[in-house]
Amino acid sequence: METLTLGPSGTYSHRAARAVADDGDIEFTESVTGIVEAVAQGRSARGVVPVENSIEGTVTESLDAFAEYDVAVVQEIVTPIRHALLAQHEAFELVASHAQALAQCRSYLEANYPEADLEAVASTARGVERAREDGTLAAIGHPDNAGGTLQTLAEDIQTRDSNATRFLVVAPSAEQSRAGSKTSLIVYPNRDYPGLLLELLDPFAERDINLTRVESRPSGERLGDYVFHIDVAAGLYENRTVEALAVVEDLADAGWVRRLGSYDTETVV
Ligand SMILES: O=C(O)C(=O)Cc1ccccc1
Repeated sequence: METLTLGPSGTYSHRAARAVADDGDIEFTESVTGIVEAVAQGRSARGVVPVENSIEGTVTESLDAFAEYDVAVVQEIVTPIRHALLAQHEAFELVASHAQALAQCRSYLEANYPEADLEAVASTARGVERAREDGTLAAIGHPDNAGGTLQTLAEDIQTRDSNATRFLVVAPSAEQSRAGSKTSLIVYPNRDYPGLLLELLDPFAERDINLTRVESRPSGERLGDYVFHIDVAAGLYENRTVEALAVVEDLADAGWVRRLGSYDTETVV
C-alpha cells in the first residue's frame, strides 16, 4: 500500500514506515503537514508522521495537521531513537539535522563541539545528504546512514538513553476503526469557563479510562482559545468510551469533537 513519510530515504520516519509498508511502496516528502494533507485528499493510502518524542515532546506540526485535515489514525509505532554524529571528518563547522534531533543531542554538542553552528533542516536524512556533499557539515541521524564519504564520529549522542519516538499511521477518514487499545480524539469546546478542562476529562476518570496524553494547541481563532488533543487507553468499541464521548460532545456543543479512531501500538527496534 502506498505510504508517504518524511524523507528523504534514511529518516527515522522511514524506519517506522517499514513496519507497515514494503520499502518499494514508501514515498517521501519533506513536510509533515504535506503527508497528512495527501492522505486526507486521497493522494496517498497511508501516511506515517512523528508525533511525540520522550525527550523533546510533541511534534506540534503533526497535531495541528490532524486538527486541520480529516484523517483517521490506524496504528501507533514506537521506536527507540539512537542518534549518531556523521561527517566526512572531525573538522566540521556546522551540524545540520531535524530540529528535534538537534535538541535531543544538545548536551553532547555543547560539551564536544561548542564552536559548531547548528542548522535545522526538514529531516535527519536531509542533513545526512548535505553532509555527504559538503565536508564542512556534520549530520545527526541513524547510524545506518554512514558509508560512502560519511563516517560515524560518535554513536548514542542523545541526552538520555531512553529516547523513544511515537509515530502515527494515518489513513483516509473512512477507514477510522473502533478496534484497538488506544483512541485519539480532538476536542474544540469553543468555550472558556473555570473548570471546563476538568469537566472534559472527568467523564474518562469516572469510567476508569486512563488518559495517555492531553495536549492543548492554540485554535488559531483568538488568543487563549484551545483545541485539546486527548489520547485514551481504551477503544471506541467499548461502551465506557462511547459513554464518555457522549458527555464530552455535550460539553463541546458550541465547537466540535473529532474521533481519529482506535488503534494498537507496535514497538519497532
Ligand atoms: O528527521 C527524521 O528522521 C524524522 O523522522 C523526524 C525525527 C527526528 C528526530 C527524532 C525522531 C524523528
